[in-house]
Amino acid sequence: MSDADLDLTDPELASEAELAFEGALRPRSLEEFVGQTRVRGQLQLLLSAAAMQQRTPDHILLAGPPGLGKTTLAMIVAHEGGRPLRMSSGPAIQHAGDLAAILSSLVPGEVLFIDEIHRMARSAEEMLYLAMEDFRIDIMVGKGAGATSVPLDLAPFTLVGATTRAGLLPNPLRDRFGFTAHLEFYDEAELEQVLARAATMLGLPIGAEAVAEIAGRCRGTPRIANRLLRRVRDYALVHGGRADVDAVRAALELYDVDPLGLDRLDRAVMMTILTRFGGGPVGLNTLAVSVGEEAETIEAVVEPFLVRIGLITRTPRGRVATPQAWRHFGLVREGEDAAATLPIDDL
Ligand SMILES: Nc1ncnc2c1ncn2[C@@H]1O[C@H](COP(=O)(O)OP(=O)(O)OP(=O)(O)O)[C@@H](O)[C@H]1O
Repeated sequence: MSDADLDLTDPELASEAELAFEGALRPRSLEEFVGQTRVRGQLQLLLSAAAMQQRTPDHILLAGPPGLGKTTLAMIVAHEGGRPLRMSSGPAIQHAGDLAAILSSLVPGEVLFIDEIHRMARSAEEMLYLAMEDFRIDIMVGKGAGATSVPLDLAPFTLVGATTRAGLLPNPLRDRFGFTAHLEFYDEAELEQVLARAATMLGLPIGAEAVAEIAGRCRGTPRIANRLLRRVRDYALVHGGRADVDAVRAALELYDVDPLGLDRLDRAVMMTILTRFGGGPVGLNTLAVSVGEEAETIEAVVEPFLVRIGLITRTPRGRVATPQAWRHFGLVREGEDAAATLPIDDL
């Protein structure tokens, strides 16, 4: 995918240029990793204890929405312990044999990162149980009545699994991780640190005010922060100006990212709830059909952010716009007094 196809506020999409850019900006140690203080402390303890006892660290599950730093943390786990890292992903492991090939070639102490681990084939998942617990797998040789299972010892390794859907992991797999880290969205002060660090690495002079203006629009997600920063850098470059607040506003307006970080799809969803359904409640499928988008995209990407910033609530009867949503879009609910919906400052 090229940069031109990229939806700026979709935390999942990443173009090739972006992947290279992300690689250059990735923190290499827990110390450089911004935010997630609790998880960082927990990981530090786990890694230090393993180093003191000269053993491989326990298996680690990283759970949380896309773009919050799961891959980065897996790399840090390997780097901090001076261990090699093997990277794979759930969708690439569609047969037990795919996993057996990876596991049997691991070197002692290696960190195996499996992204989107919830999408691995069931047969591979079962193989992983034994591998995680006893560093051993059983390989089936032959077919039918003559098939036999041959045990194979593995080198001790640390599995780092990442998932955006921890709830989809079967309990036996979840229970085999020694530690589960739940990554949270970043607050604006943390995003400002991510942005300031990235700007320094890019050699982009940018003031604190401009950084704060971007931080407010990146949906609590470092991947989006870095992406918006690139567009601001382009804008300043092309217009021969500085990356100041005006440049940030102009660049992000050009890309349809509003002051709350809402993009075109978020706004289409909100306007549909507010104007076509009188603020709701409206069911997910009706909403998806009305905006011409997949229900899964609405549920996984659009809705969590709208709920988090308080623009909609989910009720058993459907999605409902909050008073804050009516205010943000400058609309008045039918039958309501216009003055009652104005922000307090405007009264
Ligand atoms: N805590 C952080 N401090 C600084 N930069 C960060 C941090 N977390 C993430 N980033 C930046 O955001 C980018 C995306 O992070 P990463 O690829 O680790 O996310 P992810 O959670 O693995 O996403 P996905 O699940 O989509 O693969 C990284 O390149 C990195 O530059």
